[in-house]
Amino acid sequence: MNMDSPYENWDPALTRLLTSLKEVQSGSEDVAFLSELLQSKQLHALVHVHNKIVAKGKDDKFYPLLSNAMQVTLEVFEVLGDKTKISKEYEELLSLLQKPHFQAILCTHDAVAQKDYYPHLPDIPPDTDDEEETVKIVQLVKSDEPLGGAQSAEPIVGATIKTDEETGKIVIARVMHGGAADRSGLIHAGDEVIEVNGISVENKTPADVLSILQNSEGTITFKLVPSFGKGGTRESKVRVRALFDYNSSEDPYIPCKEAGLDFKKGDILHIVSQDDAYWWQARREGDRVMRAGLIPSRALQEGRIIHERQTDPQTMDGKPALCSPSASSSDCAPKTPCSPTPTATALLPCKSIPKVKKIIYDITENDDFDRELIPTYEEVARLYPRPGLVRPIVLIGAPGVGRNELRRRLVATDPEKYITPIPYTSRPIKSSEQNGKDYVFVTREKMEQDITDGKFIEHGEYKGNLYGTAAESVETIINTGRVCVLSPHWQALKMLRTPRLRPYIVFIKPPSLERMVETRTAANARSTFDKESSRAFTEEEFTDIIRSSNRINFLYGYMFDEEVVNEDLASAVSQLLKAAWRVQSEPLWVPASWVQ
Ligand SMILES: Nc1ncnc2c1ncn2[C@@H]1O[C@H](COP(=O)(O)OP(=O)(O)OP(=O)(O)O)[C@@H](O)[C@H]1O
Repeated sequence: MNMDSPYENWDPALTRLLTSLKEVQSGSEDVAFLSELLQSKQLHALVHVHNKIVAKGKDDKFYPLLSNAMQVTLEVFEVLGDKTKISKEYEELLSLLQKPHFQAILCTHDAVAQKDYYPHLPDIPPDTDDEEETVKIVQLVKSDEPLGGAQSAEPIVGATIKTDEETGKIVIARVMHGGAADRSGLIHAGDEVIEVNGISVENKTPADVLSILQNSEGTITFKLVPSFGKGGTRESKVRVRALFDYNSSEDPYIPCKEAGLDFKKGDILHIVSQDDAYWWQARREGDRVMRAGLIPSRALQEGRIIHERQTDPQTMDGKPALCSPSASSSDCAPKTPCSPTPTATALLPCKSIPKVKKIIYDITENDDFDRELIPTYEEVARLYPRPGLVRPIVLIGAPGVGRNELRRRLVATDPEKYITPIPYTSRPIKSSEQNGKDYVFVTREKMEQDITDGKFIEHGEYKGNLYGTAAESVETIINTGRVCVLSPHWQALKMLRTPRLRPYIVFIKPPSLERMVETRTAANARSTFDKESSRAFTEEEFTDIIRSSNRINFLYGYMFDEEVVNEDLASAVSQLLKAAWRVQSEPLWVPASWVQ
């Protein structure tokens, strides 16, 4: 190329394209546009970066070590949260990490690591020449992970195999996202395995193939017949909050136990693939492991819960109705799996295993039971803190557990910042009172009408007078940029948990009965069960607090952002202050609809 060329140091491929475009000389607008684009500095810079990545990535070492840098940042936040008072360096790091630009870089890194950039292209129809079969040879380095008697290829190369029901051939059942097979981008679900390390797998069982894999050292060479149209490795972006506990080792239906991902209620899961109707692939948000694991899909889990409710309506704690174990239910096993389907009827032939836990509530308290809710997964997204976004802090708990005491103490730490709305009442004003100070006084008719119109987030009646908190009072506080602190009755939760208010809900839990008696007696606590006289709690009332606390947690636990045990008042308040700090400074998971 001529040294005087304006394209000096430009990408040769782009330069060639530009030169040939000049030869077209059509004068059309499209060609002019394309020519301008090809000469743009930005495009050339991008191509330059791309070439560098490709050059570096040739040795297969250029892949991300983790795909959750943002999560790591949050962990750093947590560690630093306690230490900002100690050193200026900590404070500086914290402010750096909180910068939106820095967080944007980390988010971009994670998106790239999760391959969240592939365009969706239509499947290319196979060139159907029956005589000719395309074969691909793929070499993977065997992972160092212990095999531990595993019955699957998953711990070795990040894929599972099975015998195809129709053809009887060994096929790749599933490629686990982030595993060695997925990172290679060369092995896909449905690919037919012909040879492993030069050994033909014809007439072999998956177990035979696994033993070949287990006995091989170093690299493993697969000869595969590719399946067409199944090569997409794009990860989904969906994050969900798990509303139930899952233990794959107790699940006889999981197609491959070694590939299962265990989680606890409340864990945030990144659903990387929903390709299979019954078994999704997911990673636990915050885990540094790139390889995804199998979890029951929403449909499968709903089917299990419905089936469980039908067979035992009193057990409604969302525990999976697991069926009797079957050795055939495996990706790795040659027989047909006992496929659970999302419909309850299809699950009927299966026998329920004994339940680990059964919670039966007083029938009289079941009146408000949320029967429609099938607790599987709740789609969530991160809500990033920004100026003007102030989330109310809601203290929820059993009556008598200490919500109001904690609210008062939290507000007292900084009355300029934390505000409780002034309640409304229909009772007559006393001469010593000022309207709008302790209460907003309104007529009973007006208050009844407003309650009917849904203008109150909570209300109740005491001695023939109505009391309540108006939604408008909460919104006014939010609009002034201060933190609204509420301690409503737990039945107000559903009205409060809206995209408009976006509350941060803290569940106030009682300590053990023994510790509750000790702490309350020492503090001369007054029973809230007796409005007529001031007296101590009875032992029965303490038991009642624990019982109703379990029930509230059981019914609404999925809505709680955090739990605080109200044992020692000072440490409970300090936990609340930390929570308040997190709410104003950290991106937190909220229902996805709150972010759109
Ligand atoms: N951790 C604690 N240690 C000792 N006493 C406590 C503690 N928490 C609350 N108390 C006392 O227990 C009593 C009841 O607390 P509080 O009024 O806050 O309960 P509540 O949850 O608001 O109940 P209700 O909704 O029925 O009014 C009060 O006398 C309070 O000072």
